Amino acid sequence: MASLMLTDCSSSTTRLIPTNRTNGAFLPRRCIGQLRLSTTASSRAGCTLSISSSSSPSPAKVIDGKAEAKKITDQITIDVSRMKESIGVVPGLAVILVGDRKDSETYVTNKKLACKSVGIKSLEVLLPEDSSEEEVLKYVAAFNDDHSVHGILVQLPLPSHMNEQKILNAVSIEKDVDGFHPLNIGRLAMKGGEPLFVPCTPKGFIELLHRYNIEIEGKRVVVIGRSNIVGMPAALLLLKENATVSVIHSKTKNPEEITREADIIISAAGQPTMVRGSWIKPGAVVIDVGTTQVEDLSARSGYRLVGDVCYEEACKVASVITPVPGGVGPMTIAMLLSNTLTSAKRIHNFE
Ligand SMILES: Nc1nc2c(c(=O)[nH]1)N[C@@H](CN(C=O)c1ccc(C(=O)N[C@@H](CCC(=O)O)C(=O)O)cc1)CN2
Ligand SMILES: [Mg+2]
Repeated sequence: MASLMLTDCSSSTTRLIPTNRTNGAFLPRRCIGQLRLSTTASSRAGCTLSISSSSSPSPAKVIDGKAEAKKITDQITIDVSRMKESIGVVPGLAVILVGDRKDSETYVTNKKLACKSVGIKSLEVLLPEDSSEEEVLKYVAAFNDDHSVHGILVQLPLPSHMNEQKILNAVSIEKDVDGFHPLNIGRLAMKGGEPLFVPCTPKGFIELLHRYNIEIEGKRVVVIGRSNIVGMPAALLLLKENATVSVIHSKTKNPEEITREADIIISAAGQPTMVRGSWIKPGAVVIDVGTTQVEDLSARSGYRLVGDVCYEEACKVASVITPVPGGVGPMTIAMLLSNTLTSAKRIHNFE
C-alpha cells in the first residue's frame, strides 16, 4: 500500500479577488482573467483565490500530486536504466508543437525536462503557427517510421486552421502515448475494450485516487467538462472503474444541483473558481483538473495558475481535495513518461 502524505487545507492570509469572472459560461482553457490584490477576507466579489496559506485547519485532506508523481518517476528512472543496460534500448518521445502559445510552450518544455530527468530521449519539432497540415503530417509519418521513437504526441490545441482529428488519426496507434487516437479512445469506450494507451490526465487522477485508497466503484461521480483531452476520456475511464458517471457541460441545466449529488467531483471546465463550496456535498472528494493562467502582477511570471474549484470554500466542505498547482498536473507528466516506457517495452518485448 502506498504511504500517504496528507496535509490540512488552510485559510489564506492574502487573497486575490477576481474582478471579471464570467458566471455560468465555460471559458476556454487559456482564459486570462483580471485579478487585483486585496488583503481583505471579504468574499463580496465571489470566491477568493488563495496565494499564501497560514494555520486554521479545515476538514479536507490535500492530495500531494507532486509527491506521488515523484515516486512514479523515480521508478521509471530505474526501469529506463535497466532497459538500457539489458537490451541497449533508450525509450524515445517525439513532441510536435505548432504555434507560439505560451502555455503550450511551457508544457512542452516541462515534458522535455521530465524526459531528461528519467533518461528518456526526447525529440522536438517546433513549427510556426501558419504551418500547413501536410507539414505536421510529414513529421508524424517520419516519427511513425523512426525506430528510436516509441511515443509521439502532438501538443494541443492545434491552430484553428488545422483538422485536429486528421492529425491525431495519423499517429501510429502503437506510439500514441497521449491515447488520443480514435482507436484507443474507441477501445476505452467499449466494455472489455483494451486501449494501448489511456490519456495521461484521466489516468493520472485515477492513479491518485487509487494511491489514496479512495473507492471509485459504485460511487456517484460528476465530471465537469467534455473535452477530448480530459472530460470525455475521464468519463469513459471512470465507467471502466464501475462508477456511476454524469457529465456536465455548457448546455447542462442546474449544474450546481447535479454536482451536489456527487461523491467524487472531477472538474475540467477551465473556468477559474466556478465550483463553489455550495456545489459540493459534505465529505465529497474534489479533483480539480482546471489550470487556467490568470494575470497576477504580484507573481514574477505575471500570471498565476488557478483551478476550477474555489479552493478555500471547497476545503471546508470536501473530505479530500487536489490543489492547483501540485495536484493532477504533475501526474499528467508522470503518466506520459510511464506510457512512453510502456510503449518501448511493448515494442521491444521487454518485461
Ligand atoms: N497533446 C496534449 N496536449 C495537451 C495535454 C495533453 O495531455 N496532451 N494536456 C494539457 C496540457 N498539459 C500537457 O500537455 C499539461 C498541463 C498542466 C501540467 C502541469 O503539470 N501543471 C502543473 C503546473 C505547471 C505550471 O506551473 O505551469 C500543476 O497543475 O501542478 C502538465 C501538463 C493541454 N494540452
Ligand atoms: Mg494540478
